[in-house]
Amino acid sequence: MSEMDATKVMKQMVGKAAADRVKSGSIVGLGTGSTAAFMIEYLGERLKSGELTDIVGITTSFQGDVLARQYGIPLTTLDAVDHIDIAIDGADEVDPNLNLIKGGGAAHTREKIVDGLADQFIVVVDSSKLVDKLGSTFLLPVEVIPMAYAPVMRAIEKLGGKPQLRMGVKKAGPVVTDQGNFVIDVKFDSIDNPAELEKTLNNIPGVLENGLFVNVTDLVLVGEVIDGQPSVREISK
Ligand SMILES: O=C[C@H](O)[C@H](O)[C@H](O)COP(=O)(O)O
Repeated sequence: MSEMDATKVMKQMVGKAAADRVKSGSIVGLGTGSTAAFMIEYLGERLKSGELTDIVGITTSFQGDVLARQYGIPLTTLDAVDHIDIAIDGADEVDPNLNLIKGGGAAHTREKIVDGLADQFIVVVDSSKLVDKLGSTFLLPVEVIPMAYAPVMRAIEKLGGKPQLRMGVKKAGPVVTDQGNFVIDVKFDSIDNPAELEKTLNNIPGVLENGLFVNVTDLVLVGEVIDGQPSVREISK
C-alpha cells in the first residue's frame, strides 16, 4: 500500500469508527477537514440505511454545510439548541495530554466553539498526527481581522514566534476564512505551555482565535496501519 493510500484508509477507518458512536436522537457537532469528511459521509450512510434516526448536525465550516446536505444530514444552529451531545473533528497535531493544534483548513474558530460545547468531543486522526510536543510538525494557525494582520504579526514576533500570512492556492492573495478573516501561521520553537500561549495569543487586539485546543478532548481515535493491517486505537485520559 502506498503512503497516500494508507493515509486515506486510516482516515476512512477513524471516520467510520467515530460515526458508529453517534446515537439516534443526538445533536452532533460536525468537524471540518478530510478526516471529518469521511465521518460525515458515514453518518449519512447510517441515516440512509435507517440504522440511525433523528439526528441533527451543527457544522463548523462551509465545507461541512455542503457535505451535510450532500449526505442528507439535517442541520441546526447554536441558537436553536441548548446543548450538543457529541462533536467529532479532525486535528493537525495531538499531544500526549490530548491537547491539539487545529486550523489546517482555517476552520478552527468555529470548531473551537462547537467542539468545546459538546458533552463528548472525539478527535479523529491518522497516526502521523501524534506528536510529543505541539508545534513540532505543524505551524500554529491564528485567525486575524484583516486590517490588523501587520500589528498582530509584529506582536507575535515579540512573543518569539515566526509568523507568515497564509496565502491562497489557485487564488491570488491571502486565504480568507468563512468569517472573512485572514490566517497567520506561526512557527514557535517550542510550545511549552499550550494553555498559556492560547490565552496570550487571543489577547492580542485583532486576533479572533488560535488553533490551540487545550483540555477539550475526551477521546482520540487513531487510525494506524501496522504490518499492513489497518486498525483503530483509542486514546483517552
Ligand atoms: O481547519 C481545519 C481543521 O482543524 C481540521 O480538522 C484539521 O486541519 C485536520 O484536517 P485533516 O483531517 O484534513 O487532516
